[in-house]
Amino acid sequence: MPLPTQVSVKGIEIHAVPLPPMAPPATGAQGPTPHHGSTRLKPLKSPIQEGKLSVIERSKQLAAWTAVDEHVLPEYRVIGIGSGSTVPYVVERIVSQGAEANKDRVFIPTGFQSKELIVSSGLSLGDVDQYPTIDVTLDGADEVDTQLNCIKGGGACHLREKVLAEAATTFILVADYRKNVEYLGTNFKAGVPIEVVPFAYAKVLQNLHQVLNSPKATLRMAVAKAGPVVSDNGNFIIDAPFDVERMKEPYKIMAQIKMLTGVVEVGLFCHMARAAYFGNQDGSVTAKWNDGKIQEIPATNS
Ligand SMILES: O=C[C@H](O)[C@H](O)[C@H](O)COP(=O)(O)O
Repeated sequence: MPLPTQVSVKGIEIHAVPLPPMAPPATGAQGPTPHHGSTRLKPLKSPIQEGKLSVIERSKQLAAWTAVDEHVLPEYRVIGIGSGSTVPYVVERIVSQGAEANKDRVFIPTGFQSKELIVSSGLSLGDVDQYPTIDVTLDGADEVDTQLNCIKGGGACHLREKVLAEAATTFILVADYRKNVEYLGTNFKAGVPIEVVPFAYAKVLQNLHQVLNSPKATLRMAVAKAGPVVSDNGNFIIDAPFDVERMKEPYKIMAQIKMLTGVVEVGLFCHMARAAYFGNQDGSVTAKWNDGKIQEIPATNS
């Protein structure tokens, strides 16, 4: 079935537009060979330069589009789609690769939001139990440190997100400039999201307070519903802040939390991402790689 050329996802108009080949990316990039085929897209200036998006939204879009251009290669067939407000731009750019590029692909969601996004974009939906090996997963993050460790789960999706990150041959993060930090917890103060089975939440909270020294750990409460946030898996979410010194060793904290009985998954992703793309306020994109290389991709006016 041909893909629609224009759809609306979460209020964002998505257009499939054939465009001329894009200029080669800045040097120093690693990873898969970038896609320079006929479906390669020119960076669109329309929504950004026409002032339709705020600076933050523009930054998210830039990060997402650049990451898709670099990592969603024509030969890829199984693609993981993450959660959050940056991911619609990932899907937007994938759709823009055209119906031919997407006709034999299957897209694996990390939760309800990305499932809806995939379906409403006319893309084929699969699940990780059918496709336990994924070519590339692209996902947002709440914060990313210099080692590409990140906090995820601000939207309570981190359990499925971690499964899809592990299943992926290449795991890529996309975010705006506010998420690009030296140490986790710099700007994202809510704490480490922790998914717990409901009947164990009080004991996990007590252990976080008394054993792991996170006295402000709290059960996440819903906004438009009485009671706690319930994840797509039927579990509760605890947010546990830790001081900056302890956040300098995220793997250690992650392991300690995960050992608490009743914890299903921890929203700290350590040593998982191959690269993280950050859209900047000036229209440039910073790409950080897991070998420590940093690539500055200038803004384009073309
Ligand atoms: O649970 C939610 C996910 O981990 C999101 O990817 C994360 O919260 C970042 O979302 P956003 O791109 O909206 O900041």
